[in-house]
Amino acid sequence: MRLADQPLSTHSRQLLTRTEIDPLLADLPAWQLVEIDDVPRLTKSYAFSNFAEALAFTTQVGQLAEAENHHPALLTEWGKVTVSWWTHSLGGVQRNDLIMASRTDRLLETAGH
Ligand SMILES: C[C@H](O)[C@H](O)[C@H]1CNC2=NC(N)=NC(=O)C2=N1
Repeated sequence: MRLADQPLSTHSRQLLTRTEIDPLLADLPAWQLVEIDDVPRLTKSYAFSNFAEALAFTTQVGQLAEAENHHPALLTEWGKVTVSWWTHSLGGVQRNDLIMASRTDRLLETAGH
């Protein structure tokens, strides 16, 4: 089953290692595992035609986050949104972050991108 279709887990919240994450990134095109201030995060930049479209996508991702009470870092620029998922309370990436990354991709598929 695709990551996006899986429910977030409220239990079994454990950090994944790079070795565990790497194969799962096959389902997440252009998502990268990056480390900032010693905290691993999943990051991807999306391209848009202008600022308004970038801002609209930012809001959609924000609504997804509020619905699941799991929140990304969002950087909105002209024609570009950078989304980063990780779990603050654990200090790294768990399966839920991969699911949210996949759902972020799916927002644009349904919009016809
Ligand atoms: C109380 C509430 O569950 C926490 O503050 C949530 C909110 N959203 C969150 N989002 C993310 N990405 N990581 C968290 O640890 C987190 N914690």
